[in-house]
Amino acid sequence: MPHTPYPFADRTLPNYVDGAFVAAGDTFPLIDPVTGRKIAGVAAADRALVDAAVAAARRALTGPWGRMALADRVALLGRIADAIEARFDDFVAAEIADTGKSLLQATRVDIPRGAANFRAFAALAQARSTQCFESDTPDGLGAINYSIAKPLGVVAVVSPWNLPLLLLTWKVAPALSCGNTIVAKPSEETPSTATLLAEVMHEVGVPEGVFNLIHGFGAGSAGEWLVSHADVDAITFTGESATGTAIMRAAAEGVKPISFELGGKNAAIIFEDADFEAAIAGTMRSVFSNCGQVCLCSERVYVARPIFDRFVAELATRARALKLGDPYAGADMGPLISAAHREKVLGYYRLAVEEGATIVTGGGVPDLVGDLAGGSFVEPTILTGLADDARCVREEIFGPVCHIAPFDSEEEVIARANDTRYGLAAALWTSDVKRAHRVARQMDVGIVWVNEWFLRDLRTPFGGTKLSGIGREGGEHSLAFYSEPMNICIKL
Ligand SMILES: O=C(O)C(=O)/C=C/C=C/O
Repeated sequence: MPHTPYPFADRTLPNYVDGAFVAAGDTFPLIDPVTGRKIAGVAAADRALVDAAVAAARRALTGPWGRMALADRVALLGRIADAIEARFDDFVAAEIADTGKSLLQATRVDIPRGAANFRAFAALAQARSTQCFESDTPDGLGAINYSIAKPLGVVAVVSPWNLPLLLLTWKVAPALSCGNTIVAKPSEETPSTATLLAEVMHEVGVPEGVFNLIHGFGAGSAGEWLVSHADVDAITFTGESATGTAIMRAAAEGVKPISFELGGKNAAIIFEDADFEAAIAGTMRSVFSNCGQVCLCSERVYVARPIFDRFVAELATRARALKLGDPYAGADMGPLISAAHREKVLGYYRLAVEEGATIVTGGGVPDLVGDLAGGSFVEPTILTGLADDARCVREEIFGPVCHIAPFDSEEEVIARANDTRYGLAAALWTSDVKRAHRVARQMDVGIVWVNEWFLRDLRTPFGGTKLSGIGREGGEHSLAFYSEPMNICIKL
C-alpha cells in the first residue's frame, strides 16, 4: 500500500551535537529487517564528538536553558509534542523502516507515545509541588524548612531498539521537564526516529546543547564512551540486564545515579474463572505484540488445568492465523529486529526441542518469498511440556514465543510464577475480584495487569525488581530520579 517514504533513504543519518547536525567520520549500515537490505548509513560518533556533546550539554545548563522559566520549559515540551504529531507519518515511516513493526503497533502505540510522553511530563512538571515544614526552635521563634528540586545536570540516555521512540522519549521528556540536558545514544539498530527527534528539537528552538544525539554500535564506541564519561551526571538505560551490569560498573566510578529498566521473563496466569475470550485475546497480545520484543511480554503462560487443553488449542489456532510479512501489506506481525537476533531466537527454538518441549505451533522460519525472504522473520511459537527449570522457561528469549504449563492451585502457580531471577511484570486473568487483589499482591514484580496487558497510565510507577531493573519511571517517580532535592532552612 502507498505510504510515506522513509525520510533518510540512501542518506547518512547524522549525529546532533551543540545544535548542529554532524555526519562526518565513519559510518555503519542501517538494515531494514523486513528485507535484510541496507537502507541508509549512520554516522558513528568518535570519542571527540562524544566529548563535544557532553561539553555542549554542560554549557547549556548555565545558558538560556538553565535560566528558562518553568512555564517556558513546559511550553517548549508542548511544542515538541506538537512537532512530533505534525510529522507523525515521517515518524511512522522511520520506525517501521528500522524495525519492521506492524502499522498498528507503530501508529497506535509507538509514535503516539512519543508525543504523549512530552505532554505527560510537561503537565507533571507544571503541577509539581515541593515540601515545606514549619519547625519549632528552642528560642520559640521557629524556622521554615522548604525544599526545591534542582536538575541532576547532564544525563546520558541509552535507549533500546524494541520501542525506539517510545522509550527514548520516556526518558528525554522527564529529564528535560526537570531542567536537565541530555546526550542520547539510541540503539544502532534504530537510529531513525531518534534522528527525527533531533530535527524536531532543532525546529522548535530547543537551545543548542540541551539535546544531543550520538550514534554508535558495539564495544569501544559512542555508547561505552558516553556511560563512562567523567562529566556525565546520571545514566538512564532500558535494555538487556547484561548491558545494565556493564553500565552499572561504569557508573560506579563516579558514584552516578542510575535508572534501569531491564529484562523480564514475565508470567501470564489464566484462572479457570477467567473470561476465556478476553484471556485468549489478551494473551495473544502479551505474547506476540511487536514480535514478542517487549520487555513486558509473557514468555511463561500458566493455565488452570481444567481449561488448559482448550486454551492451548485456541491460542495455537490464533497464532497460526497471524499474518507475517510487509507492515504495509497488512501484516499482523513483522520480523525480529535483526538477523543476529533471529539466530538467537531460533537457537532457543532448537534448544526447546532438545529440552523435550512439544512444539504446539511454529518453531521455525516462515516460508516467505520475494523481498521478504531476506527478512528476519520467525514463526510465532507455542511450547508445552517443559520442566520449570528448563532454560527456555528461565531465560529471556525476546521473541514471539511462550511456554504454556497447567497448574492446579493458586499457591502453586504463585510460587512457580515467582520462581525467576527477573521481576518486571505479570498478567492475571480471573473474574474473582478478591483473587485478583490477593494474587496480584503476591507477585514479585513491579507491574501487574489484571484482565488487561500494557494498559498504560503514565503517572504510575513503572519498572522491575531483581534482574529487571533499578528504580521506577513514570509520574513523580521520573521527576524524582531526574532531580536533586535541596532542603533550605530559614531561621525566623
Ligand atoms: O510503556 C512504557 O512506558 C514503557 O516503558 C514500556 C517499556 C517496554 C519495554 O520493552
